[in-house]
This record gives sequence, structure tokens and C-alpha cells, in this order.
Amino acid sequence: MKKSVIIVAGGSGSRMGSEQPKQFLKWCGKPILMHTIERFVSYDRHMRIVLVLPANQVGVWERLCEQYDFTIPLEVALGGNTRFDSVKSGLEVLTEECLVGVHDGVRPLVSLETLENCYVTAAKCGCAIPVTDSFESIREMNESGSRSVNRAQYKMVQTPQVFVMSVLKEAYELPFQDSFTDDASVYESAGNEVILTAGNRENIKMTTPVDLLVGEALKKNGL
Ligand SMILES: Nc1ccn([C@@H]2O[C@H](COP(=O)(O)OP(=O)(O)OP(=O)(O)O)[C@@H](O)[C@H]2O)c(=O)n1
Ligand SMILES: C[C@](O)(CO)[C@H](O)COP(=O)(O)O
Repeated sequence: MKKSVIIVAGGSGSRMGSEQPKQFLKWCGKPILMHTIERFVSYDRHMRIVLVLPANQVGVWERLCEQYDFTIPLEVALGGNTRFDSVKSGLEVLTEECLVGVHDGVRPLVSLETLENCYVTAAKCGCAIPVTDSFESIREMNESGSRSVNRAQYKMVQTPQVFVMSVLKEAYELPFQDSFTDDASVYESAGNEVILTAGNRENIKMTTPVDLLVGEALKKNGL
């Protein structure tokens, strides 16, 4: 099946605290979002790319593309108020059946191995969600305080999350719920089984300034 990706970059990056939305911040020589898109092209240069941007930032992106001579072909869709709305908008662009990955525009350190794991597993099993182990202890909060839980029973979830496009599109017809923090939660709510595969620990989401610093060190070391 043909491969495609929806790169969601429709957010404002409030936790980063920067003036510019974080996906456009210059990091390791160019905007984070350009690094992310390039990872997918390195994996498969024929992949169809849908980029979801905030409606009021399309001009900013176009100017950045000129400034950095960034010419990778892609289709732009307009983001919504939530990640859920942005993914839904990206899905509207895709009409032919394909494997579709949904990837955060601010995860520029996804490895080629993770991309291969996700698309190959999804081709066999219908979907694939990259996860890593938790390297820290986990406590569950409750009304009386908190309690220790067995971290071996929990996984940290990354993107790209890859699905058969028509099945994901149908799941995205569900009304939004606060528990929809990623695509797997939407897909599962529609009655589908979620399949896990190996992610890479460096595939961090640039969320706060600490992530930019850690990510820069990883990038400089060739990851
Ligand atoms: N309405 C939204 C919200 C988020 N995203 C995208 O979803 C990804 C993961 O979300 P997150 O890291 O939470 O980004 P923001 O919502 O921008 O950040 P914050 O929550 O700190 O405001 C990001 O690439 C972000 O641009 C999106 O496309 N549309
Ligand atoms: C989709 C995601 O990156 C998987 O870990 C994550 O759920 C996004 O969360 P956020 O609430 O948008 O930070």
C-alpha cells in the first residue's frame, strides 16, 4: 500500500513559551519542522506528505521555505483548535487508500528504524504505535494521595502512529473526548486493536526549552 504521512504542526506551543510557534523555531540550523519533514523523505522519498499548519501561520511557513530554500513537495491543510481537529483536517486531504502515519511536527529525532518498524508493522497488522519503556518510577495519583505502580505495565507513546487510512478516518468521525491525546486513543475508541512496536528513545517531543537543549546534543552526536 502507498505510504503517506500527516505532519501535525497546527499548535501554538504554549509550553515552550516562545514568541513564535515552536515548530518554526530555528534549531540546529533550520526550523524544527523542516528537520522533521526531512526525516520522512530520507526514509521514503516517494511518501505523500500532508502538512497541517495554523491557519494564521501559512504565510510565515511560506517565507521560511523561501529563506531556507526548502522545496520538498507537500500539501498544506489548515489546523484546528485541538490536535484532534488538526489530524481530522489532514485526513480530509487523503482520498485514496494508503497507510497513513500521523506524526508530531516537533519530533525531529525520529529514527529511520522507528519509521521502518511503524510502516512495516502497520502493513502487516493494520496499525503500529511506537513506544519505549519508562526509565523512571511511576506513581498513580488518587484522592488519598498517590501509590506506586508497576512501571513494566506502562509504555511511553510516541509518533508516527501508522494506520490504514480509511479505518483511521472512520475513527475520526467520533465526537471529540478529552481522553483523545493521540491517534491510538481515537482508533481504539472506535473498537480497533492497537498494535505496539519499538520507538527510539531520542524521539522526544520538543515541548519545553529543556527538550531543545537535549535534542541539540542528540543531533550533534549524529542521532
Ligand atoms: N491544535 C493543534 C494542537 C497541536 N498540534 C500539533 O500536535 C503536535 C503535538 O502537540 P504539542 O506538543 O502539545 O504542541 P502544542 O499544542 O503546539 O503545544 P502546547 O500544548 O504546549 O501549546 C505538535 O506538533 C502541534 O503543532 C496541532 O497540529 N494542532
Ligand atoms: C501524540 C503524542 O505526541 C503521543 O505521545 C502526545 O500524546 C501529544 O500530547 P500533547 O498533549 O499534545 O503534548
